[in-house]
Amino acid sequence: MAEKLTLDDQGKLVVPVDVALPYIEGDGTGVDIWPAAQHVFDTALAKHGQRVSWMEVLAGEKAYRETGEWLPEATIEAFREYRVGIKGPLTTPVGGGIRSLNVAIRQIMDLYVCLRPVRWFKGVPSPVRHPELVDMVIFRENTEDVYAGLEVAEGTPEVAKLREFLHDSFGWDIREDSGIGIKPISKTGSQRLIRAAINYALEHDRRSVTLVHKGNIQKFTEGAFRAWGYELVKEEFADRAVSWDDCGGNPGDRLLVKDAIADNALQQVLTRADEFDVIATMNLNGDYLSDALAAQVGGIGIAPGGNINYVTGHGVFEATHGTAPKYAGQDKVNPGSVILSGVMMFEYLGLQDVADDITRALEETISAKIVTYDFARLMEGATEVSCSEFGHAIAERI
Ligand SMILES: NC(=O)C1=CN([C@@H]2O[C@H](COP(=O)(O)OP(=O)(O)OC[C@H]3O[C@@H](n4cnc5c(N)ncnc54)[C@H](OP(=O)(O)O)[C@@H]3O)[C@@H](O)[C@H]2O)C=CC1
Ligand SMILES: O=C(O)CCC(=O)C(=O)O
Ligand SMILES: [Mg+2]
Repeated sequence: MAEKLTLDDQGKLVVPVDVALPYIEGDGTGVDIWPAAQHVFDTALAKHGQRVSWMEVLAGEKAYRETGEWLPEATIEAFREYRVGIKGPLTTPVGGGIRSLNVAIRQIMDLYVCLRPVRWFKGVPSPVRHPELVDMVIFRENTEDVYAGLEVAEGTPEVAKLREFLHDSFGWDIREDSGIGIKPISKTGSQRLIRAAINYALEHDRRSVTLVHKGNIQKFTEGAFRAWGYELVKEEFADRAVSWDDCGGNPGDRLLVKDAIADNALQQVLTRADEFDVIATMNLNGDYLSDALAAQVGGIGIAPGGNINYVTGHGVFEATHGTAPKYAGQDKVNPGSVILSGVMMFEYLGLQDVADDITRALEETISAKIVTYDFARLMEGATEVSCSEFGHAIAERI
């Protein structure tokens, strides 16, 4: 009989042998990648005497078809109650229609960290000469920034009202045919994200944390993010971490906290990859950076992530990529990102043996040159397999 996750006296997650976890299948290619990934998960779990009773919860197009709602309250309730779960990608229309359900889940549950580790797996084809130098962990703020969707559309009474207010109160003249978006960046949101990044770096023996921002231009939002980060280092981590300015780049046995302006950072992660380790940044920068870095190590087909609130313990794991609609239902795309998101989830639950076995089996499958279309088109001598066949090939090696 499946049981829920609980917390012990120290607030640590306790995982029963048969644990109930919610999942969202996802729109588009979700129908392909979820079953392939679940087969891999169940095989690894069984090997270690563990079981997950997967409970499907609805969101996106399937939810709308079956309930008339895009994100039913029952889905949020399930993620709250069962604490940890996993989701496939959900579609967000461009320019109109519903706002992002992915963002809504992060905001409603206050999953303030989007954790996206990016590293190269041996044998994966890459467009760069030294993909092995990429071993970065992105901590992307997940609840604020222009990503919060606080916008008013051009030509509406709302935008007229806001323009008038900005003119009267600040003397700002905004062109009449403008839409306007608001970019909130708070000290609270910035510091809890940067705190999580520093704690992670200390716990995992990483060399540095780089704050990536465009603070020269956006002084009171992205510039403030940087300032609050350095303030945090002094106030909470003085014995274990030090900023570049306070140590001239020589941190000794302390963790080095430095910063980089976003445009420069985007070129240096490519040209000087070994100088970046843990990265803490705001929502939109983190979004751009995670896809760009994924490309450096072989693409979005193998880019995992997790949305986490380290205070409440809640986590919803998901791939970095989206629904790739042109491939939906073709049993074609790479399920690697969801599989590795599952690996992150099992690590988060303390099921390290399960996580390690899946990673090893994935590496062995790629080394045998058994890959989906995305890798096959860049590899010589590859055997191209479907999404489900790739899942089976991994499961056979567990
Ligand atoms: N967290 C989430 O749920 C996210 C949702 N989205 C949503 O997804 C929808 C589509 O967005 P789009 O910008 O096209 O981005 P996608 O990430 O969905 O797809 C872009 C391209 O990435 C490649 N790709 C994506 N998934 C895989 C995979 N599993 N294996 C191999 N390659 C893959 C494909 O490249 P190629 O064409 O070269 O084969 C694809 O055309 C939008 O509605 C967007 O809002 C986007 C990102 C995250
Ligand atoms: O919510 C979406 O549709 C896109 C989100 C996204 O690109 C991301 O979180 O990386
Ligand atoms: Mg994205």
